[in-house]
Amino acid sequence: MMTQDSNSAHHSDDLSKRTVIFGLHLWVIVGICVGAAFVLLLFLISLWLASRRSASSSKTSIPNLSKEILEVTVVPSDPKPLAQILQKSTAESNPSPISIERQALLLPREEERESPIGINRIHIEIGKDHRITYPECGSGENRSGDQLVSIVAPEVSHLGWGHWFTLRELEVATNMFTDENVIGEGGYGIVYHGVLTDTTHIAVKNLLNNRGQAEREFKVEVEAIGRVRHKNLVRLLGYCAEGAHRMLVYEYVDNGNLEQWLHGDVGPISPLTWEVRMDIILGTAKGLMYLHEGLEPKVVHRDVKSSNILLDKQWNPKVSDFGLAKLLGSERSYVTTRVMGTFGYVAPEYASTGMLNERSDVYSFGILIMEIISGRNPVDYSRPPGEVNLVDWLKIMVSNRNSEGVLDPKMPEKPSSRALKRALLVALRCVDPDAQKRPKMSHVIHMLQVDDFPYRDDRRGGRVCRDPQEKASLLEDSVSESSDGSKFQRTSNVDKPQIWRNHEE
Ligand SMILES: Nc1ncnc2c1ncn2[C@@H]1O[C@H](COP(=O)(O)OP(=O)(O)OP(=O)(O)O)[C@@H](O)[C@H]1O
Repeated sequence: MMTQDSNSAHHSDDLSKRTVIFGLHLWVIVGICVGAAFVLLLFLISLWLASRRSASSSKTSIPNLSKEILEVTVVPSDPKPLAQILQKSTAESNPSPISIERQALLLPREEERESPIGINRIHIEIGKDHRITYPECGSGENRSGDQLVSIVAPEVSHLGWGHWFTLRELEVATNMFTDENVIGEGGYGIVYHGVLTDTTHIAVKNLLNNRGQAEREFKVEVEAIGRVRHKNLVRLLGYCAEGAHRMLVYEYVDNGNLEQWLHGDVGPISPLTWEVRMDIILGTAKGLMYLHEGLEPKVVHRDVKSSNILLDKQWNPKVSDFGLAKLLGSERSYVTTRVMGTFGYVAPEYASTGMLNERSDVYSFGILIMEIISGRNPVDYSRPPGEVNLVDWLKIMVSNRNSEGVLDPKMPEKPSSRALKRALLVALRCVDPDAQKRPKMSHVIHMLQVDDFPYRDDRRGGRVCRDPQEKASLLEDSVSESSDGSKFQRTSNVDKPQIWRNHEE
C-alpha cells in the first residue's frame, strides 16, 4: 500500500517537473501536442469536404449563359432516362448557339426525340447562378438529376422533336428546289414536293424568311404541330432552320386539296359523291375536334377553309396549314392583334373584335359544310346579288323549303332528303351569329353521325318553321326530347368518342 502511494506520487512529480523545452511542465507539452493534432484533423476533414463539393458541382456546372428558359422532355416510364433540352425560347434576344459541355451529352434515340402527347414537359430554367431548377417539382437541387441525360448543343435552334432536316437533305429531296417540284404557293411561302433517301414523300414549305412575320409563324407552327398526331391532321415530320432558311417538312398528301376538287375543272360530273363529301366533313370535324378538345392547351386553327383540307387517294381528309394557329392557354378566349383567316370563312365576332376561340373555327367549319354541299364558293361575286354570299343564300333556300336546290349540280347522285337536311341544319348551327350557341366539334360529330332524329316541326302537324336558325335550334330541342336520349345528347353528357382516347386512330 505504502509502495503504490509512493509510486503515484512519483509519477505526478514527473508530470509537474519542468522540462528542458522552454522550461514548461510536461503535462503542458502533452496538452499542446493533443490540441495541435485535433486542429490538424479538423483542417484535413474540411479540406476533404471542400474537395468533394467542388467535384460534385463541376458535374452540373454550366458555362456562363445569359438567363435562358429551356424545355426538357422526360419520359418517366422509360427505364432508360430521357431528357432533352428542346427549346431556347429567348432566341430572339440571343440567337447564338447554346454552348454546353458536349462530352457530357447523349443524343436520344430517334423515337424518343418524337414528342407525342403524354410526355411530361418540364421547364428547366438556367439562372444566373447556373443551377438547374425544375419548376414543376419545386426548385432547388437537381432532384431527378439521373434523368437528365441529354442536352443538345445545336448549331441552330433545335426543338427536340420530330426530325431536324439539314438544308442539304432537303435540297437533295426536292431536286434543288426546282420549279418542277413546286406544288403550290400560299401566303407563307412555296410548297415543294420531295422524296427522301428512304423514299418517303414529303411536302416542304419554304417559308418566306425575309418577313419577320413568317419567322414568327414558323415558331408557332412548329410548336403547335410538332406534337400533334391525328389521322385527319397533316403530320409535320420535321423542320429545317439553317441560317436564314426556315422550312417545314410535312407528310405528303397525294390527292390535292378540297378546293381544287370542288371548284377546279373536274368535268361535268364530280368524283365527289354525297358519301365522299360526308366522309370529308366528318373527318375534318374529327381533326378539328382533336385540336379543340383533345389537346391541352387547345389549338385554334384560325384558317379552316377548303384549300386547307388535303385529300389522299381514298378521299381521306387531312387538315393542313397550322401557320395561323395559336395555342390557347387556360383563358377562354384570346385577343389577337391582327385578324387573320380567309374572307368568307371568318366568324363575325372574330372579324370585328379580333376575339377568337375555337368557336370561330366552328363558324368556318359551318361555311365549309355549305361549300361542300353546294359546290359554291363562300363569296362569289360572279353570281346574282342575292347569291353572292353563300350563307345568306343558303338560309333563304332552306327557309323556302328548297333544300335540294342548294345541292352541287355536279354531284352524281342526290342524297336522301333526311340526310341533306341533317347536314344543312348542322351547318346552320355552326354559323350561328352568337358564338356561344354554336356547337362544339364533338357535338357536331354526334349530330352528323346520328342516323334518325325527329324534326319537331315535322311532328307538329305541319307547322312550317321559316327561320333556319330556329330550325337549327329545333334540331337540338327535338334531340333532347328524343326517346333515345343515349344516342344523341348534349356535349356535356356525351361520352368522349373513340378518337378522343386514341388520337392515332
Ligand atoms: N403536305 C402537303 N401535301 C401535299 N400538298 C400540300 C401539302 N401542304 C400544302 N400542299 C399544297 O401546297 C399548296 C400551297 O399550300 P399552302 O398551305 O402553303 O397555301 P394555301 O393553303 O393554298 O394558302 P394559305 O397560305 O393562304 O393558307 C396548296 O396547293 C396545297 O394543297
